[in-house]
Amino acid sequence: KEKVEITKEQQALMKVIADAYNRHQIPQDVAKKLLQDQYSAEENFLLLTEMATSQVQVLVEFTKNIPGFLSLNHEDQIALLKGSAVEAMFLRSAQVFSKKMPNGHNEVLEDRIRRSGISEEFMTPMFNFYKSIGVLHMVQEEQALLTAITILTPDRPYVKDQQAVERLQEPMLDLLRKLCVLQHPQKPQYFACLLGRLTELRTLNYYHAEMLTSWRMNDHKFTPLLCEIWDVE
Ligand SMILES: O=C(NC1CCCCC1)[C@H](C1CCCCC1)n1c(-c2ccc(-c3ccccc3)s2)nc2ccccc21
Repeated sequence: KEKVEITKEQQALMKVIADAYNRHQIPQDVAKKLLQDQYSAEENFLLLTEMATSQVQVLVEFTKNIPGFLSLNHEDQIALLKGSAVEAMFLRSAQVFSKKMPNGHNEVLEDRIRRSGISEEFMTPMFNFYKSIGVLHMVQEEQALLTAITILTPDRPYVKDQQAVERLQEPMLDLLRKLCVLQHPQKPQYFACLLGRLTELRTLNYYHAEMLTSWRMNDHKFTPLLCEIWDVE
């Protein structure tokens, strides 16, 4: 049986990433707002654009704390953020969705999202992903590392120095693998399962522009930042 040990520098890396992730939490108020009232498709779309805009700003701050990220080529830094922002949004949404809430609130939240204005065809892949994240019961450190690993995906479009990104992603993957073995000793496949979620996340990325333009309303307005990130307008 392999004796898994987290080294001193891996402990330091974990602390930096986890602190950055906790410091840059999105207020969980989107779930509270959705539980308060059933909004119209227009109001929900506005809520999404507000939440998404602040989430991108939070993501940039988190990313700046990833050791080595700011030493990457500047265009590559932008390419990594642009390439991962939507996935980070769905990952964060999945975490918000999976939070255990008082009786019946999780069902109400699901119903509010189902009736938010998103077209029917995207519900199944989206909720399948949310449920597959939920059953993993990830701890904060795993969520933080998984977000950092998603951002540091070397094969995003327009990334020039992929090796430099791989060199930053590898220590995160190694640390996450050890963490999974230590946190979930009874689930030897847990690490592989987490990485499988990243593949599922990419398929949601594929749908995101159409999810937005097919939102059941006319005249979809986006902030300039979201036009950059969402490949819309
Ligand atoms: O506000 C939200 N998510 C915040 C984003 C930033 C980080 C915190 C969460 C939206 C709301 C959905 C209902 C209507 C209002 C907006 N949301 C979604 C999304 C469904 C589709 C989404 C999307 C993203 C990009 C492109 C195309 C589509 S996000 N899943 C949720 C699961 C649980 C709680 C909220 C959730």
